[in-house]
Amino acid sequence: MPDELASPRRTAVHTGKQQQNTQNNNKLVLEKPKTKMLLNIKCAQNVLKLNFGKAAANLLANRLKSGYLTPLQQQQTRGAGFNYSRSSPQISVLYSPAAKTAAAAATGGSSVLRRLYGTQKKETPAKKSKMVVRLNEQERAEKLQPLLDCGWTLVEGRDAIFKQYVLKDFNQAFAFMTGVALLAEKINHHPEWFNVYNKVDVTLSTHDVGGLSSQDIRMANYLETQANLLK
Ligand SMILES: C[C@H](O)[C@H](O)[C@H]1CNC2=NC(N)=NC(=O)C2=N1
Repeated sequence: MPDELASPRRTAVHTGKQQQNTQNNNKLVLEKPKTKMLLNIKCAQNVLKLNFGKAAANLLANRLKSGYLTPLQQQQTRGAGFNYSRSSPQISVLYSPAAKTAAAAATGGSSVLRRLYGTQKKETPAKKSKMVVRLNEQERAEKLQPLLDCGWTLVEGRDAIFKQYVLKDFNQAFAFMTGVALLAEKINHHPEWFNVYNKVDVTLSTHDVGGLSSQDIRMANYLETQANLLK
């Protein structure tokens, strides 16, 4: 949580707790008096999403991030209390009913922004999450063997693989883990790992299927890539 949001006044407003707002015909009616709060882009998008819908929020936040708004939109968003300078990655949002109305006008509903920027949002069909199953013999020969050839080992008594990465120092080890953590969250597949100073012990297995799956192969290959980048 950025420091500037730490103070109780802003924290309450920042978290946008439902008790401050009452749903009224799907409109968000703010009960709190005007309160100024600083949001980073991500928070601003969440706030905007809550008020103006995801597409408009993303488009407006992206435009604010890129610093490009049409003069009309600059005027509208300023009216909404959006003050954005490209130097600092924060938008100050005047959080009030008037601001909400003006900001809604600024987003004009995402169709206006889409028309302006020609980005017709195509509804992408929801990606079916691929069923994760254990690797078969052929996959083990084709995909697991290369990993075993570069230092991964099979874990005794488990259908899992292990490798110890030795990095330059703790910072590099932590950077390594941070990069992997981002992928883990993205693909919803998490390593079992242990870090002491510059060493990172990694064990991979897919708990949901009780053994190795394509997710582990993907994660292992990513770990190899990340480690090689840091060499
Ligand atoms: C509920 C959640 O999606 C599942 O628990 C995910 C999370 N991350 C995971 N990580 C790993 N390594 N194996 C899993 O089966 C797994 N499942």
